[in-house]
Amino acid sequence: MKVIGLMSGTSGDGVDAALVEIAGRTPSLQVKTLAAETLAYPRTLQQRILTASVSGTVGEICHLNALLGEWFADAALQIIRAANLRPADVALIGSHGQTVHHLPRGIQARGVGSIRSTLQIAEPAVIAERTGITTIANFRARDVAAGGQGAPLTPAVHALLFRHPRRARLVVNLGGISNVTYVPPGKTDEGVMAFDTGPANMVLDSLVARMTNGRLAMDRDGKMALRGKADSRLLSKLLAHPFLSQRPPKSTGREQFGAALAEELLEAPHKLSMEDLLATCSAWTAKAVGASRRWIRGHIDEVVVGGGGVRNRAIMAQLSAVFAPVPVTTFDALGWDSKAFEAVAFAVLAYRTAKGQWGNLPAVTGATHPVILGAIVPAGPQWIRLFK
Ligand SMILES: Nc1ncnc2c1ncn2[C@@H]1O[C@H](COP(=O)(O)OP(=O)(O)OP(=O)(O)O)[C@@H](O)[C@H]1O
Ligand SMILES: CC(=O)N[C@H]1[C@@H]2OC[C@@H](O2)[C@@H](O)[C@@H]1O[C@H](C)C(=O)O
Repeated sequence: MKVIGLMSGTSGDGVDAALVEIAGRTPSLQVKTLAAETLAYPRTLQQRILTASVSGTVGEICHLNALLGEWFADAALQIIRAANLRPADVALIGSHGQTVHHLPRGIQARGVGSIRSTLQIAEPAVIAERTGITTIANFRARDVAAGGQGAPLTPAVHALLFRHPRRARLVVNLGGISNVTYVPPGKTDEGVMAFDTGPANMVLDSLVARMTNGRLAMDRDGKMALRGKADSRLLSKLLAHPFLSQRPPKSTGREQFGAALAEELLEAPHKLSMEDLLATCSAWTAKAVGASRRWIRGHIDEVVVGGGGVRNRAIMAQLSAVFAPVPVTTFDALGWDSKAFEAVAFAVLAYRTAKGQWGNLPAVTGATHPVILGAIVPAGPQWIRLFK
């Protein structure tokens, strides 16, 4: 089955799209990437998404939901062209959408206790209408309804695609937020552990954007951080962030590591140069990933890193130092496109839903049981055949 995965992560930098061919059933699923691309947002749209995620009006979020539906549809059509295929060749789209808010620890609601919630937008009806392809979206909601955090969801796919017969791997995603999945050798999901570790590109991007008055969107290749020196006092303060010592299951987002934190860092009295501040936050990212070992039961033979942050040489150098002598390698070295992997993961999760298989790992999200993820928007009456 040819399936497209679409993902716009917490960095809000664009739609990552992957077209994959999937065969078989879990645990012996075969997944091959046919094409992978990013449809980058203009800076104004990225800014709108980031602002809407903190203080969006209902009108703005309503509009962005429809607008991002168009962007996601365009990304799907673009990748179909890149693979020299037609929409009719593609059976299914799995769209993560764009997270605009994530409240995994819940908010008190009158009469019903604490209610957890998460919100992903990019209207799947628009995607199905423009592409003519059945679209599955809203993956996190069912896990949340089943008592989970709704995140992270990629660990089930890490366990499927990164398991090694003899080596225990720590899979690291350096996205806007970073998360880890511990994949011990073996044939089942037993022993798999995963959770968000906290800071990554979101903090760095916010600092760069603020300090350059929006001229730059990221510390490309980690060049600025590499010119600076981490400040040990600020670093130990940052390492005391309560999220880092929170026991899993745990997940987080822009609410804790977004622009407000960057603002706080810029206002603090330490008066660090941009280079030193970026060096400090890059080291913080790597050390927060390293701190995940506190919760992991089992030894690690190899660390495998993906996500856009793989290109940040400052974070990668810090990660190698933090985990030495354990070797640190990348998704790309194992044949997977680092930037596109989460898109691949949502194609796989959509496929699992179509095959009637659960997609969450309750031990990871905290859900009370495994659930079939997603809401389905049928492209036409033929959709039902997909699910047979
Ligand atoms: N050449 C590069 N040098 C440094 N950083 C880079 C480079 N290319 C991408 N990045 C970083 O990667 C980020 C995007 O990574 P990615 O797409 O994995 O994150 P995401 O999917 O938005 O986040 P999440 O996984 O938290 O949802 C960018 O915002 C940028 O900070
Ligand atoms: C709510 C939400 O969108 N969370 C993202 C975010 O970005 C990384 C980390 O925080 C992870 O929890 C999750 O994304 C990936 C795709 C996941 O579900 O595995």
